[in-house]
Amino acid sequence: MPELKANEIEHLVRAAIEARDQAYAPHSHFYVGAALLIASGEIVAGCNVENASYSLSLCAERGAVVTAVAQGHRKWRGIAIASVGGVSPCGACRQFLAEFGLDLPVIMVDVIDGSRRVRQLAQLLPDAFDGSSLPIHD
Ligand SMILES: O=c1ccn([C@H]2C[C@H](O)[C@@H](CO)O2)c(=O)[nH]1
Ligand SMILES: [Zn+2]
Repeated sequence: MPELKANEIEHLVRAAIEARDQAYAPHSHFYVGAALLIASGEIVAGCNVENASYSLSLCAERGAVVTAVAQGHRKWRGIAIASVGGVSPCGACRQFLAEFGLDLPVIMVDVIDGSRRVRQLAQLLPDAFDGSSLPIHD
């Protein structure tokens, strides 16, 4: 797994916890923040944004990825996800993240006690579909 320094992890975890403060989750009341450590050292964050039409709700992880890409970033070295319980990313977010590389440290943070679990994205999404079988791909 690509190494993250202890201070980079702390920075990323703090950013995910802060991003969670912006979560818009009036339907589930489950608030999530996510933060990406961009290769350049910048941090780009996102939060979940729910909708009355429930299935349109967007997870924090995909929000962070969309924001990063819109800002011109396609390479990041880690993601932290902050929630009560330190939940794992959903399947849709695992696939969405996989588009940009499976060798990604995923840090799951429980905002209640500050505990963390770290997994590589490849562990969370074994045997991933990566688009290389598509007839036309980059
Ligand atoms: O890793 C996760 C898990 C859930 N959610 C959001 C989606 C929905 O708004 C709420 C409840 O599932 O939490 C995330 O943003 N990230
Ligand atoms: Zn998700």
